[in-house]
Order: sequence, then C-alpha cells, then structure tokens
Amino acid sequence: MAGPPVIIWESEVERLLRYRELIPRLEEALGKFSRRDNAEVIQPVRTTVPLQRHNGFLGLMPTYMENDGVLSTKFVCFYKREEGSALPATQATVMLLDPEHGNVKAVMDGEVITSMRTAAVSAISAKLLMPPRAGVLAILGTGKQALSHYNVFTEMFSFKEVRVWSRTRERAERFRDSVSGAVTISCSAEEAVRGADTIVTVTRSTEPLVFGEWVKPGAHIAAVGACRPDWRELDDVLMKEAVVYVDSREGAMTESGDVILSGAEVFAELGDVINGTKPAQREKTTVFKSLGMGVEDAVSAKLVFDQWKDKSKRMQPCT
Ligand SMILES: NC(=O)C1=CN([C@@H]2O[C@H](COP(=O)(O)OP(=O)(O)OC[C@H]3O[C@@H](n4cnc5c(N)ncnc54)[C@H](O)[C@@H]3O)[C@@H](O)[C@H]2O)C=CC1
Ligand SMILES: O=C(O)C1=NCCCC1
Repeated sequence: MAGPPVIIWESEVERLLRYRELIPRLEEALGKFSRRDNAEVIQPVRTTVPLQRHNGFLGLMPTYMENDGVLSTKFVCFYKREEGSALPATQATVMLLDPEHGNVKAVMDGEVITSMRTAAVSAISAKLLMPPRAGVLAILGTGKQALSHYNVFTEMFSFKEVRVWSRTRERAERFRDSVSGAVTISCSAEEAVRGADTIVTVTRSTEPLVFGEWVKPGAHIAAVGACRPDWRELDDVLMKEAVVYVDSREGAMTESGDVILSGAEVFAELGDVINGTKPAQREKTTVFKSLGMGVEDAVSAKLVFDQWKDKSKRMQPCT
C-alpha cells in the first residue's frame, strides 16, 4: 500500500533544480518527443479550460514516458490580468505518479519548474540557432520568465550587452536592480530589438510587439509569451521572413497566434534539430516559438523527486 504523496514546495524545488542537470535532460526529452515513439513519450496537446469570469485559462498537461517510468501532469492557470494587477500571471502545480499503481508519489510547486524549464528550453534554442559570436541579448518583459531567461542566458553564454525593455521604466529599473550582472534599459521595444543578435519575448502582450523591419538579419528570437491562438508577440513580416522552429507542431498549430494568424510555415521542432533530422539554419533569421510541453515538466519533476529522495536518504540517522 503506497503512502501519502510527498509535498515538495517552492523553496525546496528552487534548492534542488540546477540548469546544468536540467538542460541535458530537456535536450534528451525534446529529441524523444520529436521521434513520436509512443514507448518513449505520450504527450497530448494541452487541454485548456477557459475561466471566463477571471479572464484566464486552466491548462492540463499529462505526460507519460514509458521507458523512463515517468507519469506526470501539470495544472497551470494563466491569466490575461489588468495593467498593474498584483495577481500572478501563472500558477502551476505538478503531480508525479507511479505508472504501475496509479498513486500520486509527489505534489510539487510548479512555479519554479515552469520558470526554469521554459528558460532552459529557450537557451537550448539559442545554443542551436543563434548566430555565432552573438554579442547583444534583448529581453522584452521584466516578469518571472524574464528573470529566469536572464539567469540561464547569462550563465550559458557571454553577451557583451544585455538589454531589457518594459512598458514602464520603473519596472525595468526594478529588474536591473534585482540581477547581479550589467543591464542596459531600453526606452522602447524597437530600441531593444534593433541590432540585437538574440531576442527573448516574455510578455503578456496579445498584440505584436516585435516587427520584422526592426530585426537584424540572422538574429534568433525565442518567443515565449502569446500562448493562445488569438494572441501575438511577433508580426506577420517577421513570422514569414524567419525560419520557424517550435517545441511541438501540434501545439503550435492549436495554440500559437503568431503561427496560426500569420500563416507562417513551421520548419521543424527543436527535437528534430537535436535528432539531426532537420538542420539548424543559423545563418538565417530564426524564430523559436515556445508554448511549453508536459514532457519538459515531467523530466523536471523526476529530477526534483530523485534529488529529494537522495537528500532524504542522506539525512536518515544511522542505525
Ligand atoms: N512558453 C511557455 O512555456 C510559457 C509561457 N509563458 C508565458 O510567458 C509570458 C510571461 O510570463 P511571466 O513572466 O510568468 O509573466 P509576468 O506577469 O511575470 O510578466 C509579464 C511581463 O509582460 C509585461 N506585459 C504585460 N502586458 C504587456 C503588454 N501588453 N505589452 C508588453 N508587455 C506586457 C509585464 O509588464 C511583465 O513585464 C506570459 O505570456 C505567459 O503566459 C509562461 C510560462 C511558460
Ligand atoms: O507550458 C506552460 O507551463 C505554459 N504555457 C503557456 C502559458 C502558461 C504556462
């Protein structure tokens, strides 16, 4: 008889999850997902339930990795939120189950997992697709995802300049003061984007805020916001001129306003590039349209749980 699930909350997840261990596991998982082998990964497109009264959505993200023995689901609520609202844009919880017995082994905070795995996957896209010797990184948005993206991009790459833009200078200054490295505050999205080699969009915008005419040829854009079929961060010109990569084709065709409304062709999944079945067209302008996948949460949750078990074992008194 299985015992009750363990609860692993935010500060503990934060202590246990490290990019250096997470990134190789995510690369492997993206590759497995793109092989579409049901013995490796079963991950349906997220089911989304509208929360009309609260201007939000509940996303359900079940995933089964048979060969790895990992069964999980994330519940993530995400909201449009009014300007200046103090309420969070997303709230997530991950459950890890025993695939043989069906019991819940662990209930985990999903906020840190969502922030870190999303930023890590964007960093993988940049590793594969950004131009060689990229010197300037621009981050549009200054929320949770902006911070995790800043952390992993500055840990993995050496940019000579990191620009940040927010709709208010106050928020951009708060962001700059919260990080340890140097940050240049841009006065407009255009000022941040022009001349940048790598651009990260992490906003709650529902309209395009990056325009193709501003983007340096050959730049790489990791577009993380706009996760609804009628929401945008990038304009049609950029979407059509760039080579477009996604995490999941089915997800992009169901959920991405930037892909669906622009009519842009999806060239490949990141996993195809990792598997060597599609090329990384670094010399061209590239967009990675991220929507987030259950398999990313599954490998993150397994890593947290394994580390938690190791730590608990080490702390047991000798008998
Ligand atoms: N692709 C993925 O896997 C994931 C995507 N997301 C999405 O990423 C985006 C950012 O998420 P968080 O950082 O958690 O949110 P957040 O609320 O912490 O930050 C959002 C940022 O967007 C800015 N913003 C809001 N409305 C804007 C507008 N109309 N134009 C320009 N900027 C605007 C805010 O000032 C803030 O800087 C959201 O759209 C969220 O749904 C979140 C988690 C995973
Ligand atoms: O994958 C996720 O987690 C999310 N994706 C899009 C919107 C919020 C959360």
